[in-house]
Amino acid sequence: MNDIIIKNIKSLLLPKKSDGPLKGKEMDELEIIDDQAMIVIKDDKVVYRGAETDDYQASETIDAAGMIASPALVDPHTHVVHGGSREHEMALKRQGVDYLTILEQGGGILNTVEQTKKATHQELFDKASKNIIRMIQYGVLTVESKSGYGLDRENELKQLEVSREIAEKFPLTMRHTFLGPHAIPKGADSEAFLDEMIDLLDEVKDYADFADIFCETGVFTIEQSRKYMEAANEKGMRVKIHADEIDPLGGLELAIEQNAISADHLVAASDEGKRQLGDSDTVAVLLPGTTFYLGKEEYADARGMIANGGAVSLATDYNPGSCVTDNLQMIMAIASLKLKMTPNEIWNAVTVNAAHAIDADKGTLEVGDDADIVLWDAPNHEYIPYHYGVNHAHTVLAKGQVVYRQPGLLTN
Ligand SMILES: N=CN[C@@H](CCC(=O)O)C(=O)O
Ligand SMILES: [Zn+2]
Repeated sequence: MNDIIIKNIKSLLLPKKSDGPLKGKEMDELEIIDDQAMIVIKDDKVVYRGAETDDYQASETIDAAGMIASPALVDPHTHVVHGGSREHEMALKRQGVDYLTILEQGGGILNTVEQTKKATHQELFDKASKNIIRMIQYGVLTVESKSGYGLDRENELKQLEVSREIAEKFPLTMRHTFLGPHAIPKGADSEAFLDEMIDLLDEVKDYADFADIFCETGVFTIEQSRKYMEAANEKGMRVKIHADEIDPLGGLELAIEQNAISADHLVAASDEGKRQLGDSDTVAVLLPGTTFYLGKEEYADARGMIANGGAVSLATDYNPGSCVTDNLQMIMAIASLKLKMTPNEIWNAVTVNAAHAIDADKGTLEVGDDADIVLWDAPNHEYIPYHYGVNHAHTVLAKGQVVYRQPGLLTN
């Protein structure tokens, strides 16, 4: 006897499981079982998925009523744990004051650092919980969460501890990233501060899966980023990098040189970096919601990266300053409109490739996989990036348990 059968699925999306991320042309391949598909779940795992058959019995049956089904989504880049908000910067940005100028003047990330330092563990947990609940409702069951608004031992660890508590209390899988070198604290010497963050790596290794750095003009240089990544690699931590977001510094090439699990942003990545991406297993995590929110014209060159045989993923980058959305479905729409990615590429980018970007065995629905499944109230998989700005997730199952079902209208 099995636990659950989900039957009457109109289209079942099956991203390909493989040892590494899907690269280049492979990103446009997506197996879809059309008409009368079903999924059988036992003990949290998928035991069958494919055409409907009478071979299985279960204590509970869910009628998908012609909805589409996919693995739950994976958001591989967020700053979900932080204090406060920065809506006052929105008007400044519209007046033409740019992101790095606000940071240079002590605002931006440094403003959130002040608010995060003031917040208690409980306040940070309560605030992040609201976003996490929304992410789950929107079909996301694996989330990466970065520190980086503490910039000192106590407050970086506080953020990572909150992130770990979220993983315990909510039905989702988390990956935790130490982003100590996210900005230079007011009045600090950047080299001395970087050394302090490097010294912290031994301790944060027990709290974090990855070490990340913001490599950008006025923040950390390529040389400083290399020093940090080399130190993290030596200590056995996989590295990530916020690279080439605004200025073309060669962050993508550095990520590949340091065998980074992902290089994130990449709006200004060089042609040479994009060429090298195709020969590497580093995943390009693109964050088009950030380009959209910062009001920039130039988006990351997803087409060029895929044409060079690279692996591309997508994330919200949810944070209080440069991308204030926790809706990954919205990012799927922006990826279609601005990155010109195909629907198949987009689905692979928010499932299997996103999982590879954070070393999570998620984003596929093979026999033996965790039964993290979303039923989408949509006629086909192309519909979700097309009808943008709303939630299409109807039912979300985390390890075989229904954790969300879209409510109807309340009427008498
Ligand atoms: N660019 C650096 N860090 C974040 C933004 C942080 C903030 O503005 O608070 C990002 O990924 O976009
Ligand atoms: Zn970020």
